[in-house]
Amino acid sequence: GQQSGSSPSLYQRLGGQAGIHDIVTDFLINVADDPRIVGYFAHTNIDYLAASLEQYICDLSDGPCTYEGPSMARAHQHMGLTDASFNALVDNLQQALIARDIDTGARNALLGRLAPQYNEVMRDQ
Ligand code: HEM
Repeated sequence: GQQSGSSPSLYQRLGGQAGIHDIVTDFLINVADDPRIVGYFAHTNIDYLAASLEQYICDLSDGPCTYEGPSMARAHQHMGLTDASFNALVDNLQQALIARDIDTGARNALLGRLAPQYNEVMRDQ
């Protein structure tokens, strides 16, 4: 949901829709170059994933979007995800945020909202 008031929302601190688009693009380039996890994405439609991730992050950061995709448990079921792969993915996102000059506070705020999804993502491995 969208935030009212004068302090910038996390969505705004990430650069709004254009900023999130660029972050997701960099993130997926990092993933494509990461031998630790690229295999998980071998059969994924990357254009669809990019659009879904943009919507997810927009929603999570209090932007004007509603994520309409599957639950995190369903989206990742039976992939064989491990703690190491989870950490590698977070690492790729962190590098994308740094490359796009997102400040430390906003980076940590986004990662802090993603961390609680760990249990859902890992539920059906
Ligand atoms: C906080 C952690 C994570 C979040 C918030 C997240 C979020 C998402 C979202 C929103 C989608 C799109 C779902 C859809 O629209 O169908 C997705 C798909 C996907 N995720 Fe994640 N993810 C996380 C962790 C991971 C990890 C650790 C991996 C592997 C290393 C991973 C691999 C994938 C793959 C391969 C897909 C595409 C599945 C397909 O082709 O249908 N995700 N994720």
